[in-house]
Amino acid sequence: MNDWDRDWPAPAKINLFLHVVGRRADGYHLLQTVFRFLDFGDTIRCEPRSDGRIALATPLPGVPPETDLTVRAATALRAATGATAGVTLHVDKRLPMGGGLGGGSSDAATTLMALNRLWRTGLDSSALQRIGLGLGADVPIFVHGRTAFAEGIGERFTDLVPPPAWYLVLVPAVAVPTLEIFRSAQLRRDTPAIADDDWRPGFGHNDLEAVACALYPEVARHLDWLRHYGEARMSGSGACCFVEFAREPEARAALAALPPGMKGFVAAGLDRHPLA
Ligand SMILES: C[C@@](CO)(OP(=O)(O)O)[C@H](O)COP(=O)(O)OP(=O)(O)OC[C@H]1O[C@@H](n2ccc(N)nc2=O)[C@H](O)[C@@H]1O
Ligand SMILES: Nc1ncnc2c1ncn2[C@@H]1O[C@H](COP(=O)(O)OP(=O)(O)O)[C@@H](O)[C@H]1O
Repeated sequence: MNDWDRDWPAPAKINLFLHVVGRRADGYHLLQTVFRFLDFGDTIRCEPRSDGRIALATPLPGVPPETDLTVRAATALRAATGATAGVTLHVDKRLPMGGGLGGGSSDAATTLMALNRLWRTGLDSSALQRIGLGLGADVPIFVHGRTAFAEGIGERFTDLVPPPAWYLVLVPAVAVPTLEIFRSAQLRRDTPAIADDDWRPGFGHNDLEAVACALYPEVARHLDWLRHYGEARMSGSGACCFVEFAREPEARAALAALPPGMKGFVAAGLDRHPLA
């Protein structure tokens, strides 16, 4: 199949733990986290166009097309390389917005990787990661493409391979703006840093969880329900929460027991991005 005809995967990520260990002079928070990809996500199709425009066939509610992270990624790639080709982007959106699953960031990363191949702009992974960081702190991990312990604002990676696992991910019916959580006066910003090789499965907590639960009681309600099955965590700045299972049938049984009014999905943890 021609690369122009294919669907390009943009998987979700979860943060297996997320500690805020400090703050930079510019206000950005210094984090320690483990990013893991899930075999669940959006897909993107790129359609060539001859008029040199970057267009979006699938605008999202409340997001002006020129601010959509896919359009911004295509625009940034052209600016960095001098490419002049046009494209129409089609995004099949399955990931919730403001969900803490990195949906917009993953769409941006996949757009960068897909167009870098389709336009033959020849940038390497670190150049694409630098462009990605300009679009959002979560974009570089998707370009990096391997499960990793991350530091800085989430752009310095040490690869690791956690044991195989399945996740029940709950999607509360609220969108949590990342900025609202990071600017909260209640946020703890002083968790002691660990060494990159000190992480073990199950280690840590999510420092953003308490703030998100206080502002969005639906997040707390979903976490409480998940705690019947194990150590439940929120991903990123929320709203999505997850619990880990060693095997798929247990995860599916828990999903089947979800009460009316709660939504979720089951996904396997991946060690690599499908495009890596
Ligand atoms: C919290 C995390 C954890 O993986 O994920 P999400 O829940 O958003 O998926 C990320 O750090 C989010 O990354 P991303 O969603 O790309 O955030 P950005 O657009 O870069 O930042 C939104 C705003 O949050 C604040 N911000 C973001 C990242 C960071 N390390 N410190 C911050 O203080 C900044 O004020 C910034 O303006
Ligand atoms: N392609 C996109 N997909 C999702 N959100 C987008 C996209 N482009 C821009 N956005 C904006 O980015 C915000 C955060 O999106 P998203 O990455 O899905 O959240 P989170 O990182 O919390 O999971 C959305 O609320 C939306 O306003």
